[in-house]
Amino acid sequence: MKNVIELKSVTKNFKDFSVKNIDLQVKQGFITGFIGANGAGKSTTIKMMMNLLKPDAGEVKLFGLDYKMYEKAIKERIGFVYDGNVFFEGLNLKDIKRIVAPAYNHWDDRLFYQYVEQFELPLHKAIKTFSKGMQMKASLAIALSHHAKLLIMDEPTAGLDPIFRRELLRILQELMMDGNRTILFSTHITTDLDRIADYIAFIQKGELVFNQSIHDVTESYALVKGELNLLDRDTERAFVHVHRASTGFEALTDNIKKVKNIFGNSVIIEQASLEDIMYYLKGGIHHV
Ligand SMILES: Nc1ncnc2c1ncn2[C@@H]1O[C@H](COP(=O)(O)OP(=O)(O)OP(=O)(O)O)[C@@H](O)[C@H]1O
Repeated sequence: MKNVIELKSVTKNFKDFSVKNIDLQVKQGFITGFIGANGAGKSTTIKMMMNLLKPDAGEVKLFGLDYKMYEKAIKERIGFVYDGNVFFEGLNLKDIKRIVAPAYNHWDDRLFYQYVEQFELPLHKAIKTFSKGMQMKASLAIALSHHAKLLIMDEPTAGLDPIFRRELLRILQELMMDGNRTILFSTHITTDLDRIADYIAFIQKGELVFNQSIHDVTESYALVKGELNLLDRDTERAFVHVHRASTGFEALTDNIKKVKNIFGNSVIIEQASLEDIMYYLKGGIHHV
């Protein structure tokens, strides 16, 4: 399986925050959800993928190419969509197209007008009068009109209402039908990804916690509920995090087999959602 994005030991240091030693491969032909809490380092990592920010250490390759030699060739194949991608606010979509199109060898006017129609976008109204959802669609239409093989989307659903979010997700799913497109999609709204993602990359405090198929993630983690008297220093080792309440405990495990061995039928084991996993791993992975 080919990797469209490859980060090797990528590090970026800011004064109060670092993205540390990220090794991340994004597989061709799939949707990868890039999740993490506010400030976890998603945008910083994406900016390095887009060459908008240079890593202090490590290697960034897209389509097997590095930016030093192949910036134009790489950018030709990427559609970048991010929250607040408002272009030039006073302009309308037709003007924007006129400015953006010449930058791409493979710009396709027919495709552009097809998306404008499909997304029901007005061509002659100033972008600043667009709703947030329309702006996102405009940004997507532009990104798709040069036959981008890779869509990198930074929080595309942020600020969209649930109906619009769902519509966007459906559009993304449809885009994947042709089989050789790849999408990297950052979000902290993990329920979006339950619907469409094939892989989940999870970043936490600047470090990559995992990058696994969504199937493996849901198989690896589980929520465990039981009575407080079941917990002691030994049994707690089966969990990555335990939350105690007066009514009992709820814990996240990454070792379901061990939990079954220790507790048998005395606990309830439930599937953990991505949100559960993000929430319980917020302090990082360390067994209690
Ligand atoms: N240019 C910069 N200079 C200094 N610090 C920065 C810079 N850019 C980002 N940071 C810091 O890096 C941290 C991570 O920010 P980043 O935008 O990558 O997070 P994020 O996961 O995308 O968060 P969110 O979901 O809130 O957008 C934050 O603490 C931010 O303040």
